Amino acid sequence: MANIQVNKTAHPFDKPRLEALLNRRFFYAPAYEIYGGVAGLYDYGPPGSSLQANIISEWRKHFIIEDHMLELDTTIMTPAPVFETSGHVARFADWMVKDAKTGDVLRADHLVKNVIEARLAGDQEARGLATQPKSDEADKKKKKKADKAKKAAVKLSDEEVAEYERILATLDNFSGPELGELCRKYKITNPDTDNEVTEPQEFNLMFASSIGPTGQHPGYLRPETAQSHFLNFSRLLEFNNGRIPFASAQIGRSFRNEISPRAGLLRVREFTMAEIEHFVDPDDKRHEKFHEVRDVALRLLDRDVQASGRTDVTSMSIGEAVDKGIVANETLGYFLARIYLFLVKVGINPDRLRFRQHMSNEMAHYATDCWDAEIHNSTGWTECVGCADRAAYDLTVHSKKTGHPLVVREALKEPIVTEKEVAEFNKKLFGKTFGRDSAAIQNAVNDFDEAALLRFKGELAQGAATITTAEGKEFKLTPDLLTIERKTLKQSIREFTPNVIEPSFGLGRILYTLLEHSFWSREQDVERGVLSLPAAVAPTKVLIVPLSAKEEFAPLVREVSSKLRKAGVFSRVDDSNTSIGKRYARNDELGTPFGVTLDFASVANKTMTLRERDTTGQLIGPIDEVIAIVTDLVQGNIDWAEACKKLPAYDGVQAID
Ligand SMILES: Nc1ncnc2c1ncn2[C@@H]1O[C@H](COP(=O)(O)OP(=O)(O)OP(=O)(O)O)[C@@H](O)[C@H]1O
Repeated sequence: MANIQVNKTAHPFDKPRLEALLNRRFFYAPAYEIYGGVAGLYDYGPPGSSLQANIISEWRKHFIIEDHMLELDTTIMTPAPVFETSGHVARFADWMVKDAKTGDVLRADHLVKNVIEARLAGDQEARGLATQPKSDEADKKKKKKADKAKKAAVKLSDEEVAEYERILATLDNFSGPELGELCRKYKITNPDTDNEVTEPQEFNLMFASSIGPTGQHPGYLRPETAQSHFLNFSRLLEFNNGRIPFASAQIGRSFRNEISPRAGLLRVREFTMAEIEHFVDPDDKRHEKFHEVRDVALRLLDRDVQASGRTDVTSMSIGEAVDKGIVANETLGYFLARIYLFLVKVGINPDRLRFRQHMSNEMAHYATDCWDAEIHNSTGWTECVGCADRAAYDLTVHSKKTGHPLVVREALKEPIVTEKEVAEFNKKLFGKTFGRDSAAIQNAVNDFDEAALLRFKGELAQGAATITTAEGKEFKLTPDLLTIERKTLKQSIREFTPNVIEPSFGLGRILYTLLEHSFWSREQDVERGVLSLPAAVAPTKVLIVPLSAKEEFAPLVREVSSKLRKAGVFSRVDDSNTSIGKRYARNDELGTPFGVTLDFASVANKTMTLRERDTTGQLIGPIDEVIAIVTDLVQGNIDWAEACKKLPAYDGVQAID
């Protein structure tokens, strides 16, 4: 029997069991654990590191290679003026409140969300509508939570329920003072102590540091990789032969001093980001490859739906969303579709993926439109990728601050010929007459629009005209100082600041939600979990399992191992002294998609069996043929159903037990 029907939903998702697996198999663990650990810092162990590296490798192929992006690797430590200019020093902050008695710090929006969600759960309980968790050992935690909810069960009025739901749907849109108002109005206290909380205060999330021994050069650990793309814009543009659109990309560490990180990998203080900055003409945000993704259907939650207090998604093709103006332009749409395709490729369940548009207050200070790819998991919907149109904000502010032009100069196909009034100054006389004020006066004349300049020309023709500089000083000008004449001008270069579309990925959030989406237990073996990771990202692709550790197997194991290595397939040998079934089960926990078994028949006939993780189906064939097929499987050239047509089934039930 090659295929066994797989029922991945036989057991409800069991978070404690997944967490135990991830900890036991060292996917990741709290950093500095034997010193007591630090909230929001995690170390990845061998399978976690490989999984992340494989996700990154897929990301590089899917984005950088596919769209010829220019890759960067820039420094983390950043001089303070960069973030002063970008606005992060003033505005990269969250609102926090303190417990009025204990001083415990809580993030204001999270506090409101948790308390309101608990009240709505209590209401469900009081109305007898709450789902009852099963009472077996693994559900203990859930049961405890449900018992707590039962105790706190208070029936709300229909108006209260509607109001609470409206607040939850629009929570990201509340300012700090408005969150404080909510706490007072709805008597929201610290759930751990029942104490009142203080008024929300802003807390800047950047880690401050100083560069060099004098302490005179303040710096910050970057909270995003983006700024270095902007600062290197001129070099990137030159590298790209002066042409846009193009995109730069960078994978690297970022740091945020989160107020109270309590959600595992979902909210940490140090994390790996993958960011793309796509530079585009502000007057033409079409994308030359948009037609390739036009039909990709996305689940969209736009800002109008949220503003009406709802959270229902609309499924629509990205082509339609752009045509209807729901998504602002083709380039933004192209990236939303590409983000979707990437997430699904690495194993995210598309039914638990939606794109939510930011409400106007929620948007970062630099953004003009923003959509988040949110992935559903045991904590609710979590933003895993932000995709923002940052317009020309960053390039403009850095250019203004440094005096370095961050612009594109484009030769016009057809020169633009215009006629206009132009002022020409007698510079020598100007200097003699006005000294240090000369430049300010000339600037004031140059700032005139066409109509004002014509009026000024008229006054001058009368003998003299008065001008006021930006500083408010008045000066009298006479025709010997300047002439104003109508001239024909030919403009053959267009100079402009590009706009930036930025997809920004948090790899830890993707990795964790992927683990949740991949985890399940077999009907017949609840204790052991399976991680159904796609072969492309699984830490190990093929497990080599010799029937016994006997010497006679060694040459064959070496041969298979070396052939797989040559085919570019990462394998591991498990020759431990335990049953083959157990060895497979252990590797199902690590998400290893395929296994090959070498038994006595292999030694005699040069055959081996091939096992697939999810179905546990087994095939048999000559070693070289199996290697070719497993290589195709790992590379995604064929799927298991196709493999089953190429090799005979192997009734391995007795052999593997
Ligand atoms: N503290 C964090 N821990 C893990 N990943 C994070 C964290 N903050 C941001 N990210 C990741 O970086 C991506 C881009 O960052 P962005 O600034 O858009 O996040 P954000 O809107 O500040 O997130 P949040 O509102 O959840 O704090 C996010 O989509 C997320 O995947």
